[in-house]
Amino acid sequence: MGANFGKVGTELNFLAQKAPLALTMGDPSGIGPCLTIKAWKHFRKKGPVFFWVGDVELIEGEIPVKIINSPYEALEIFPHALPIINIPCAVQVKPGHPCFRNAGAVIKSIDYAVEAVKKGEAQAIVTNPIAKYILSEAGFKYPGHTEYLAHLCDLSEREVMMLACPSLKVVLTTIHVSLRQAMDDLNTQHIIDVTLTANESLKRDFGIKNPRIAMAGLNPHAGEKGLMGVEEGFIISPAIKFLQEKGVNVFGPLPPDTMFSSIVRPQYDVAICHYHDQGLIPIKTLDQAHGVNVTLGLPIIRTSPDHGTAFDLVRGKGDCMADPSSLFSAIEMAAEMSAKKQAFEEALK
Ligand SMILES: NC(=O)C1=CN([C@@H]2O[C@H](COP(=O)(O)OP(=O)(O)OC[C@H]3O[C@@H](n4cnc5c(N)ncnc54)[C@H](O)[C@@H]3O)[C@@H](O)[C@H]2O)C=CC1
Ligand SMILES: NCC(=O)COP(=O)(O)O
Repeated sequence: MGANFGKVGTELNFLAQKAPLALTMGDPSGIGPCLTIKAWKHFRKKGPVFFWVGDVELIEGEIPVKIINSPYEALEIFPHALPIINIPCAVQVKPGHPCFRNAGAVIKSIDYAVEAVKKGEAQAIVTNPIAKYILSEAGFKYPGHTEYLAHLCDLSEREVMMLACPSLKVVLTTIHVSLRQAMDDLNTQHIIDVTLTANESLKRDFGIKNPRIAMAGLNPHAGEKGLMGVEEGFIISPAIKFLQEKGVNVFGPLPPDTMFSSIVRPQYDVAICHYHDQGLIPIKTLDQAHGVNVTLGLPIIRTSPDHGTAFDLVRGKGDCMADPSSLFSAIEMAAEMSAKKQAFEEALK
């Protein structure tokens, strides 16, 4: 901490944070810039420290900002101004009205954040929401951050999506594909791989010693012994058997309609779900405000709010009616995961 920070420096516990978090721009016309302003106001006095990778013009004039050249500068600047790695948009941003011509800046922001973490200049990435269809219009071929981050880490198809809120964690075996495609993609080996990734991450990044893992069924009543579907018997149960033999604390397949009830949820630490909405509907219904999207299976830590770009809530530059709680949770979770991962790795030495 710089000596000229005087009293502010003594109030903060930023010394424990060796590197800042990198917060991406997301869609510049969405709620990302406005939520970023709210996040800086919320965290500036207590941390964790982050810097924003985006167009300075979207924030300037709303709060103090400082363009930086290196993430390391963020630790000193953060209490006084939002540190920004400036990535200018190609065309004028119209709040609430996305434009595919700005896709280049959106992607560049993600690229910069990933590189910063790879180089050890940032601790973890927190992403603001992107509009998938806008990026697709610009020719971007990845359906979401999750798949793109795996590509940037040379680990395509090893990515795993987790959504977490205080009362539930879900992990998906299929992500951004149609329901029909998800059914075709479901296979025993993939369920095993995803469950092992979730098991490792819960131990390393969340500090859970022996994670209890609930495996969802796919069909009504988890197939009712083959009467309402056969995937439980042919695909899901063999994965559970294999994992149990490896010592993984997994059980199921559970009927998907009852496994998220308040009676069953306390019995497990994470639910493995087989398609996007099977896992995300319970999370967003239970606690959208504190839901966090986490990417597992990669060497970098990445979190994100669980909501999207919410163009309907943007009223003007830096101004939106959006609840920032999910972004706050994502920032806190990224910092906590980094600390737990570091402690886990040091214990192994
Ligand atoms: N991590 C990411 O980058 C994500 C991006 N998206 C993208 O967002 C775009 C819009 O998707 P939608 O399905 O409409 O989801 P959305 O989450 O943007 O909006 C759904 C509803 O929730 C409201 N809402 C969202 N965030 C809110 C907040 N913080 N406070 C209060 N209300 C909030 C919106 O006003 C809307 O009524 C899509 O293009 C999608 O690709 C969606 C989910 C995650
Ligand atoms: N519904 C969650 C979602 O679409 C988030 O995707 P990603 O951008 O985190 O891959």
